[in-house]
Amino acid sequence: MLRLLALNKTNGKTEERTIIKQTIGFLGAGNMAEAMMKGMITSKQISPNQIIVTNRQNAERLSELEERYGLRTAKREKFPYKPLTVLFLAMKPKDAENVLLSIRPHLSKGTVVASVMAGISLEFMESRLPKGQPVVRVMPNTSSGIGESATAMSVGTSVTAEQELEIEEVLLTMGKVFTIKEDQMDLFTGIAGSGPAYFYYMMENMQKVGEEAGWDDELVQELCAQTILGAAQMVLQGSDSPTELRKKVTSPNGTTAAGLEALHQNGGGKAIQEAILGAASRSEEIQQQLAQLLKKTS
Ligand SMILES: NC(=O)C1=CN([C@@H]2O[C@H](COP(=O)(O)OP(=O)(O)OC[C@H]3O[C@@H](n4cnc5c(N)ncnc54)[C@H](OP(=O)(O)O)[C@@H]3O)[C@@H](O)[C@H]2O)C=CC1
Ligand SMILES: O=C(O)[C@@H]1CCC=N1
Repeated sequence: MLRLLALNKTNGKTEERTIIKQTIGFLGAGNMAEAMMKGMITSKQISPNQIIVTNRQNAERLSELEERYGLRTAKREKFPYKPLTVLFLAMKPKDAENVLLSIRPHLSKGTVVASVMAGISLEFMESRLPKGQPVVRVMPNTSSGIGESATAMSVGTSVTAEQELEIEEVLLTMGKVFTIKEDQMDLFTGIAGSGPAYFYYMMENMQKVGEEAGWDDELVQELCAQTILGAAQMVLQGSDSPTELRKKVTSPNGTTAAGLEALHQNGGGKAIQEAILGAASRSEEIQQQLAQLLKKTS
């Protein structure tokens, strides 16, 4: 295991801290890559100089990330693949095939290729990389940046038990990790990968009501965020289900009952379900398009 256990003295107490020794590469320097790198560095378990990132062309973006986090960057053509323990692919799914084919000659067998791209299957990755290359499919969300992601991982056939643990260890620096079967990945994406956007959309709409009533936007924003945070913590920290918790808020003939009735009348529940299913089905669609390509080229 490329891992050290360090003893740290804090306030007279001795605590055990894991220091991750992996070398981590990122192809893609967009929103998701930044959130992941920020989460890793902020966790203090991975130091900025263990991370190296490149993108397709945007040099300004690389300088910005270098300055913001102290991590390493490289030009795409000078990117050092060989020493990496894990290489995250964080570009759009449409760029997957080109990127996989372009990195193929540079990889060493010791590097786990971990894609965060929605809808890109393990089978597709394995088909475009050298035989036996370890591949992992990961679905984080942007809350990785504050160590609060709900991240899924599914491993390919060539990943060893030790590599699986190492990847999990890296992902744990960004939040919770759920090892799932690959056929659960589309729905996971619909719930947790895309999920933060639904809550932001809800907050935007809560803010609209506040705005129309002439309330200070920042105040409403804080109220909404604290309310969502409190509700989430009630679920995570307690033993009541969301249904039980909802009932405890709802007095007969009270304000919540009126609010929930309006939600129900306006298709609120159905809309939430459809949002998740819509995202999941888009993930499945991307995967199927590539499966067609696989059939044609095999
Ligand atoms: N955003 C999110 O919440 C989540 C996103 N994902 C997945 O993460 C991936 C990235 O999304 P996101 O960060 O939002 O996208 P962005 O558009 O913000 O970033 C895409 C990045 O990919 C780079 N890129 C494109 N082609 C190449 C290439 N050939 N070699 C190296 N880098 C390349 C771009 O570089 P340049 O700017 O130079 O062109 C850019 O840095 C997607 O596949 C998405 O499915 C997964 C979970 C959540
Ligand atoms: O919108 C997308 O396709 C990506 C995948 C999950 C979240 N964002």
